[in-house]
Amino acid sequence: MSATGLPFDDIRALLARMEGPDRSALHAKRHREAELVKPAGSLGRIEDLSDWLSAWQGRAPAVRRPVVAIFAGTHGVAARGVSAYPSEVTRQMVETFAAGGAAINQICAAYDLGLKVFDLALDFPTQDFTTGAALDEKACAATMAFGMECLEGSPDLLCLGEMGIGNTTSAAAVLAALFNGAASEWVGPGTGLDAQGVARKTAVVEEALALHRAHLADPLEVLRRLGGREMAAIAGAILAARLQRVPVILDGFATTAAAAVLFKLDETALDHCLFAHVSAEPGHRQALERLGKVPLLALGMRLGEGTGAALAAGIVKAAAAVHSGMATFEQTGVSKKL
Ligand SMILES: Cc1cc2ncn([C@H]3O[C@H](COP(=O)(O)O)[C@@H](O)[C@H]3O)c2cc1C
Ligand SMILES: O=C(O)c1cccnc1
Repeated sequence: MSATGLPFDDIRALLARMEGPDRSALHAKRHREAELVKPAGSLGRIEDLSDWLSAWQGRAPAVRRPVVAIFAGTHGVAARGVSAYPSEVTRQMVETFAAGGAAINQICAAYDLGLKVFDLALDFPTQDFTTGAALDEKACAATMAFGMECLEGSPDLLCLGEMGIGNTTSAAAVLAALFNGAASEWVGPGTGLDAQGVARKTAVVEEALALHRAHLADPLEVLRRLGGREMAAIAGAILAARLQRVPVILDGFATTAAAAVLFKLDETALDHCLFAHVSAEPGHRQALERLGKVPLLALGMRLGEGTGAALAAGIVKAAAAVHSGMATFEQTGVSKKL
């Protein structure tokens, strides 16, 4: 953060520095693609994935240091009974990630992905956003800056996920604020609320939207008032990855809500991001539609932890390997198209 100006101004200054895809790298990649020993276009979306890697990495596509970063935060609003699980599960799952016992550990092991877990002041829940802003501006901007640190070690593919009991409530509130919808359009069962629980959760989001109504025109205000630390960190990580030309794979509902904040600031801000999957949380499909993004997978998952992103990373790794490792018609002597 600079000594002058508001912290959010520093975030806006970074957004202004974003660049587009590398068209010459993409051109060279497509030239080689056309020579590979397969019918043109026959790998469908796998070819789009290697295009995407190449355009954002600025070179021939390669995934040598893929990393899954999970950001974990605790939410004051969890005390309002908006999750099927208690808030302490957040810390317990962070410990489980460290011990290797979570679903994400197994997916990372299966696809040889690095895993980094960042716990964000878990002993200090954000303020319940039905009583005030979840975070103050300084804390929100500082957490965004912290999120940028997940790029240490120079990963060449970054998967982003989250852990935070209560964060589907926070994500629903953020999405409703960004896209001007009613709370009920964005609230779903999360970890498994029954109909009564969903009704309670909807009322909580309505309360929050009413309280903060006058301040929701600025997406960064939406993030700090209704979001959480993991969402702020994810937004920061997406932005830093863009500036460092690292392609990003985004996971489920809360990750998408964090990304949507950047999209609302600049509609090109997510051009380097792949949306891994559409989750079973009903608002997720709608959020993807609003962002104009087509998810890679639809597996009926609703876990979080970066699991959808890590599964997509396995496919993305294969896409890079296919492009770099395949032989050409020339090399194999296989006859070309008539
Ligand atoms: C054991 C367990 C492991 C998880 N891993 C991710 N989440 C997921 O559930 C939470 C969001 O749902 P809600 O808003 O309903 O609390 C987040 O922590 C998300 O990552 C989990 C939830 C549980 C219970
Ligand atoms: O869509 C998700 O990522 C999700 C849904 C429910 C609970 N946790 C995560």
